[in-house]
Amino acid sequence: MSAARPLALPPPDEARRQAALDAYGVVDTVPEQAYDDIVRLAMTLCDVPAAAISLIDRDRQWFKAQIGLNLRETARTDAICERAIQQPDRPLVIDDLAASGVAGPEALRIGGEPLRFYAGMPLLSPDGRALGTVCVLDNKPRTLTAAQLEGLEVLARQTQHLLELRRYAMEQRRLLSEREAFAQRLEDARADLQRRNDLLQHSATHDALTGLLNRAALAQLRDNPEAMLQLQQSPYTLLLLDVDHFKDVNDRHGHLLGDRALRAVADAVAASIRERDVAVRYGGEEFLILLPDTRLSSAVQVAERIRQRIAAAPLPFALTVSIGLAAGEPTRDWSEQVFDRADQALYRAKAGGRNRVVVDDTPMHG
Ligand SMILES: Nc1nc2c(ncn2[C@@H]2O[C@H](COP(=O)(O)OP(=O)(O)OP(=O)(O)O)[C@@H](O)[C@H]2O)c(=O)[nH]1
Repeated sequence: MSAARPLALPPPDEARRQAALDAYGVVDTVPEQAYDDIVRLAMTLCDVPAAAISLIDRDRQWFKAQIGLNLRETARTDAICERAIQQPDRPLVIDDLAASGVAGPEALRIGGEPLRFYAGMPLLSPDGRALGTVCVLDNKPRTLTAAQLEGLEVLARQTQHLLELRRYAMEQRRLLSEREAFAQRLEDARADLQRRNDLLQHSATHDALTGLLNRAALAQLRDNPEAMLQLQQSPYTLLLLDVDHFKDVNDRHGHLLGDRALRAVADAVAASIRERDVAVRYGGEEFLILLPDTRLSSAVQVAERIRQRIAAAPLPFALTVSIGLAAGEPTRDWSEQVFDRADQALYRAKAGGRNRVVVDDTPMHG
């Protein structure tokens, strides 16, 4: 008996047969009760000491389930099941291997003895590709009855159902994960769009140089009655800040340092106000700061803090600002009147020598 002698040539169209087997993803999986049960039934039905579900995988036969055998797999060249799958439409039955001159795998033993009897019922994919067999084996010659052969055929069909169920479950899992991946991509795209939208919204309402709100944001705020009501619920103060001699800064030190000076002003403002205060770069070197729920006395302290912070800013030249303040009352419209009064105070700060905070002192009526 030569173990290396092929029992039969691989079936024609082997690549498709192998692909059909691969589609089940069953080779090299762990033992499963359902397949073990089929093998046990085959053994009982045929009254033999060994049975297996054998799958022909590339250059080997691998047992998905087996009882009574000493191996989990054999070389394909040794597999009698290889011969069985050459005739997929009927079982291969060899009552006595010794008498028929067919050699089984040499290392395969049943109860310590070599194989003598073999009956294998081919397992087929739905398109007729032979995947392997449900087979029964013995170390003695024997003959199966027609009923036993019929039973073996039923068990092969049940095994095919199990394999189909497995493939269906795999397909469902694949579809599910595809759906999840698609949903994830959709969510990513939505989040990306939201991010871009936020960015767009941010750049539309913020000054690129200083990061403070811009004039468009101020216009949006003034057009939003709810937000305005919120800001004007209690006494508030409006500050107008203008950098002193900024034209000179630009002329002497250049625009780049001029920009740096504007950023230093914005930083000083941002560092001096609360979260709910509103700071706007109103013009080139003009800033508007609205302090809700803040009376003049406290607002003056804020303005002083800003002025001093700017004077102490780490710049290669001295930078000062002038600030005008005006108080707003909840009952009155802030926009024009308060703005004008803050502007007049700012004018007086400039006229008074700059680098100072001036409070509007016009009487509040009319
Ligand atoms: N570097 C820089 N300069 C700006 C920017 N926006 C406006 N400016 C400059 O700011 C200067 C403002 O000058 P003016 O309005 O004459 O006022 P000023 O020189 O600050 O004088 P006073 O306000 O009277 O103290 C102009 O030279 C503008 O070119 C900016 O974004 N960057």
